[in-house]
Amino acid sequence: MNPDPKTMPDPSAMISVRNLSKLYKDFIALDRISFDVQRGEKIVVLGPSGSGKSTLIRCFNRIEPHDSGILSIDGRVINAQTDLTQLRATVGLVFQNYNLFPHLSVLDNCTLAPRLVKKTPRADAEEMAMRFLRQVNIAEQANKYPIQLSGGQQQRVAIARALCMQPEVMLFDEPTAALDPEAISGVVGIMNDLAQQGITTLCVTHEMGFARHIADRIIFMDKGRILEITPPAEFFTNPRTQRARDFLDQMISY
Ligand SMILES: Nc1ncnc2c1ncn2[C@@H]1O[C@H](COP(=O)(O)OP(=O)(O)OP(=O)(O)O)[C@@H](O)[C@H]1O
Repeated sequence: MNPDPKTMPDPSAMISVRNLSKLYKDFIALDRISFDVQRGEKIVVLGPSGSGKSTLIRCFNRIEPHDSGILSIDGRVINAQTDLTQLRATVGLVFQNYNLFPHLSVLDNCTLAPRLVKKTPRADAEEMAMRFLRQVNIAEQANKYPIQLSGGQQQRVAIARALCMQPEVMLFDEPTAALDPEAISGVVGIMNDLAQQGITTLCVTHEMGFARHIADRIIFMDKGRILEITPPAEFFTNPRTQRARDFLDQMISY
């Protein structure tokens, strides 16, 4: 008998989620979420404030451990036994508040994890870091400390730092929140490059233009559940649910 695709993860998908639930005490933040993402896909997660978007992507590298259901990345099930160092080398997360180490320079922020986790020699780690810092257009700040940078500059360093671990999956929580339009188009370019390299991206955003631009598919969430998974052309012109229509109306009038 074949395994039930409603309960068993798809081993051929880069990300496969089945009935994933997360509780904060008795509050259900994620309620039996299921979806698959193919290698190199760019998924944007949209939804009202408090709908569970950040919680969902935080489950992927176990910053938030899920309570039930199955989450698998590249065919490997993620659970309490998973080696977190290994997992976080595979799954990069760019936080909304950057989370840079304040006592380290930009360059050292980028080289620390490759040197410690992957044992990359310092010179090789620095060469790679400079390459990614150039890609996000911040290489000239390599010797500065985070406090000396603007929010948008720190955001770009956080992206370069995550790329230095050469992850297979990149998670972004509001990557454009602190960026001007020029820098946003830089992030769009980075995400397109990542997709071409086969890196899978999940991105939470409130920026509708950005979402429309980069998403291969939109996941729309409300109250911890997925209401729609659709290509952006369809989601933005003809959403399937009234909740998504109301959400888009609000975003447009705002
Ligand atoms: N550590 C926590 N403890 C208790 N409740 C939490 C915790 N983190 C999140 N929540 C609750 O879980 C729900 C989902 O939060 P989450 O941050 O995932 O939402 P979100 O969709 O990302 O919201 P926003 O768009 O405002 O960032 C919210 O109601 C939030 O208050």
